[in-house]
Amino acid sequence: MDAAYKRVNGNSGQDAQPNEQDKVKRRGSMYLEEETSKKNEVVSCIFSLKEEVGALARALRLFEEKGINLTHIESRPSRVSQEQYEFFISVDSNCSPALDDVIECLRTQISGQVHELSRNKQKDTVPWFPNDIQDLDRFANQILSYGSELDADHPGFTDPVYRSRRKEFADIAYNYRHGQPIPRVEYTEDEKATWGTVFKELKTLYPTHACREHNRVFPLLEKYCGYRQDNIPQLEDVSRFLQSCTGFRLRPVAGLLSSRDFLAGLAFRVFHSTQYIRHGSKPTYTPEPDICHELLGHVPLFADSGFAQFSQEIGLASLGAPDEYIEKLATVYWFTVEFGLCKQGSDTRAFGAGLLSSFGELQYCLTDKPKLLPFDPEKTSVQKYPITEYQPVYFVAESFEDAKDRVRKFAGTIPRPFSVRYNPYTQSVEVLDNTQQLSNLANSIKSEMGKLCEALKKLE
Ligand SMILES: C[C@H](O)[C@H](O)[C@H]1CNc2nc(N)[nH]c(=O)c2N1
Ligand SMILES: N[C@@H](Cc1ccccc1)C(=O)O
Ligand SMILES: [Fe+2]
Repeated sequence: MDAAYKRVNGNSGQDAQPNEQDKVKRRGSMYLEEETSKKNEVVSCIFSLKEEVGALARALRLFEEKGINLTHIESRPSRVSQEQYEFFISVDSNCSPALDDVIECLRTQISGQVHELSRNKQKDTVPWFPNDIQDLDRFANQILSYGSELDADHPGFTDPVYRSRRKEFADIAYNYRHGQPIPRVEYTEDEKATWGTVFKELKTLYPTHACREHNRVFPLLEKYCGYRQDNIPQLEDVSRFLQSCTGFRLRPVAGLLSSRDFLAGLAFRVFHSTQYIRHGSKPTYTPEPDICHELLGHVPLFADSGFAQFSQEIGLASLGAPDEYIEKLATVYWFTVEFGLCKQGSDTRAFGAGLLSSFGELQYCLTDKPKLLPFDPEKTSVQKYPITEYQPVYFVAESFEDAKDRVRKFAGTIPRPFSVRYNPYTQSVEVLDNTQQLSNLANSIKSEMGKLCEALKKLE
């Protein structure tokens, strides 16, 4: 997948919303991954400078003048002299030739001393992943697009009132931290009218187009979460409902997350949800997720235990996976959680949220126009897809159970030097790479089996 993003870490989480230079203009379509330069070597060097005002600034200017991008810098008191400081720097591997010039200047212009220069093969390091549910807060300022930045094809692109409203939602999400209640929003009459149109139209289609799991949960949402034509439900109320059903919870998100970050949330049964609504000019379809999509598409399925388990399996499989497997898992996610179809009796029904939230595409997906293929992660994971139009291809799962088994098998092919397990008591991910963790797992399986045998005996 070609490069489309470079991730920018916004301000530290506690600051207000990101300022202009922190934001990254999206280029290309929504879900392409950030550019991951495949460095095959790490170039680093240690040098020391006399401890005096401006010494480091002068040294850094030398790197800047040679166009060298520093990827890492650390400092420590010199081991050989009290009046000196040592600096450890790493540079982009493609800057390596210019580094020799800088080293020469360090010595001649600012009497620096270079102690070490190394160019070594980068070991296959495991990409960072969150260990416990609070770690997800790190994603809040690592978004690939910030709320009010809309693509030219977005229906709200030329509507300044809509764009500033989008920024209000983005600011709420940007400052949200795990454990806080999700701030309630006073929706405008226009927003409620847009919701009402989408809600009313989709409700007429669900009995014939939505999977049985969606149709089972929907009345509960109407009863307990304020799902009404004249009311946009609050994320906090819906999140509490989901937690009582399957342990899934929502957290507001300010914009597009990288696939890696978004999938990581699913490992903790956390769904990053938008809170804004689509532009009123086009209720039938929007090129990006919005609260209609989240609440009408995703939420009913996350309340189903089989689907919740399936979604978490995809998330767990993504933790620490190499980039190329993140892309495959994101594609599996796309053709199931977002745009999946499944066989139900003699029918084919929609379970993908992108279908269940678009009354345009929900009708289209069950006509004879699109191509339908059986869901098989090996094939599905490499299927190309458009982002901002109806899908030309859909995959049909035999059932959620079958889909889950296939994804678990596919996850087993991901080259990761460890397995992971989610501990719901600590809301953390355990890396199963030592005997202690494995014996903990064996003990918990033993106690669960004990309960199962005891329950079966009572049923005899
Ligand atoms: C995992 C896959 O890439 C998927 O399309 C993700 C990408 N990032 C996202 N980011 C946000 N905020 N919302 C989403 O629905 C998604 N979808
Ligand atoms: N097209 C969906 C929203 C969506 C866009 C992109 C990805 C997923 C969902 C709708 O109109 O409701
Ligand atoms: Fe979605």
